[in-house]
Amino acid sequence: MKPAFGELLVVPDAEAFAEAGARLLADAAATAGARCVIGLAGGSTPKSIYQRLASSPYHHQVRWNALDFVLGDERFVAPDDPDSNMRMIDRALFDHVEHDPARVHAVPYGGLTVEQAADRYEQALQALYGAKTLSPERPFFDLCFLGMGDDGHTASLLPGQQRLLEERTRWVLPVTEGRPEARVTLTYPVLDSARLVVFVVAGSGKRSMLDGILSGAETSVPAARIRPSGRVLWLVDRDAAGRWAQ
Ligand SMILES: O=C1O[C@H](COP(=O)(O)O)[C@@H](O)[C@H](O)[C@H]1O
Repeated sequence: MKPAFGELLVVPDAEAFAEAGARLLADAAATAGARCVIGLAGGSTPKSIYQRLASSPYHHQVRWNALDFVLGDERFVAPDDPDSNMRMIDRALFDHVEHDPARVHAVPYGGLTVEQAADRYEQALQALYGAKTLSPERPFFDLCFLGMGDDGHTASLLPGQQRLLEERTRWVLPVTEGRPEARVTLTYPVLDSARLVVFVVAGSGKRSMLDGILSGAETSVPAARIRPSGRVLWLVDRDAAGRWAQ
């Protein structure tokens, strides 16, 4: 079966999932030019990939200092809050590899409103890109990992939030409805500016939504609306894949 969009890679178990994700990052880093920007997903699914990257051979094989890392979304909570996406990524990966902290672009927090944090983060990403307008010939991301919630959200683009889903100018927006805590998310224009988007999807709880998106029956949820200038790859474990594992 062929997915409605993108390519599908189904892996048999958790170990193969982590290895495949780590390999994709290592390959993107090895083949990129002087500048390489990696988008990082939060939540729980990519944690095993980050942990794999922090171990042999990736922890010394990847030129961590030469890469820029951009968080796709963040819960607007203190950096040491268990819900912080950056905290999860630090503990799984950056606490264990030699990297340049200035190249890990996290959503600012202290002393800011969520609107100010989104503005500052957007300015930081535009400075990294070197322009305020994205050019189709020069994608922002070399590789962008995205998660998918069982409701079809991706990053913090939430179902039914038209203001977020229809944004075409801003790169970053505050999210003040739909979740108990405020959030900051990248928008479609910047998420779609990618050579490769890798959706990481695992577990039987995601099966029904994933099936809807891959079959083309589900077109309106946020994850189904990602259309990067480059490729989309669905990295999926057998539990999430269901009938797509055949
Ligand atoms: O809230 C979020 O959810 C999605 C999916 O998370 P998961 O725990 O189901 O993998 C995640 O991609 C996003 O970064 C996060 O803020």
